Amino acid sequence: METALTIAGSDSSGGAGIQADLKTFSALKVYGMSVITAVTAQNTTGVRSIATIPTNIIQDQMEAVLEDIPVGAVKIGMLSSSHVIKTVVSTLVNVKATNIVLDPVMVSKSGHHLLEYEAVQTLKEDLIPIATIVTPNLPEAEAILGRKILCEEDMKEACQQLNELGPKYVLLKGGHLEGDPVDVLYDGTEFHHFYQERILTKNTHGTGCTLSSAIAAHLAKGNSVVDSVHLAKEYITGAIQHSISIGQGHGPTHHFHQLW
Ligand SMILES: Nc1ncnc2c1ncn2[C@@H]1O[C@H](COP(=O)(O)OP(=O)(O)O)[C@@H](O)[C@H]1O
Ligand SMILES: Cc1ncc(COP(=O)(O)O)c(N)n1
Repeated sequence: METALTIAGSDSSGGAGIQADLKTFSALKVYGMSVITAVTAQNTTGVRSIATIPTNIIQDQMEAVLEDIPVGAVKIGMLSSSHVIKTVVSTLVNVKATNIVLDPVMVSKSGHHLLEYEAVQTLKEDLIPIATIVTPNLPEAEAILGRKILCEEDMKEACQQLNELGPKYVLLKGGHLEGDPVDVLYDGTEFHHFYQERILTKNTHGTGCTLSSAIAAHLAKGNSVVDSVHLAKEYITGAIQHSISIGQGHGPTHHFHQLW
């Protein structure tokens, strides 16, 4: 059985974070496991409060899983602080984890900060270099690089600058630009562009979480990074197309893959 581990925050409304990741793993028939880094009280309209889990408990959760069960891929989402990032990095390096998909979560769709501002430097120096693939959206890439990204040409340059930080692949997501979204994948030499007609919906809560965990699930099944991104794009597109209109704000993506 293929396995994947998510290291991320809990979203009480089930649309993003750990809950989106586990639903994605299940829909793609991969056995899912989780390390919870923070508990958020949130719904489709916003985040009310956040409790970060103590780092010794985060480390214990990681070691409990990694010392016992072979992990095919690791997806990393919300990490809250510099201390949490350092704990996660040292534990992953100790066990020589591979297939690391890093979604550098910073701000929720509803505008709430999920990562301390000062932690961006630690993310850049310690975590991005060990990632197999890092999947920032445009505001996250702008925060990491300290520059504006306004068009597809800027996206290609940003991919090159992010690649210099050390990850094997960069997938820069273009959902936040106007018009049809384009995502750009860069492996240090070649670019792949993923064009997709914009689906007209406000239900985009958890799209980044869903995409990164779908990439992890496909890596766990033994696919190459490029194939995993292709397959994950198919999955997220279906999940947005069939997204669920619940709640007053941004509704969640749909994970009952076999029902689409
Ligand atoms: N309205 C949409 N229609 C089709 N694809 C979308 C839409 N919004 C986002 N996507 C895709 O969903 C993924 C995550 O999107 P994005 O909004 O850029 O990141 P995040 O959720 O991290 O903010 C990307 O592959 C993006 O192209
Ligand atoms: C626990 C947690 N992790 C990640 C996100 C980002 O998802 P989104 O950008 O769709 O708000 C979130 N809202 N909550």
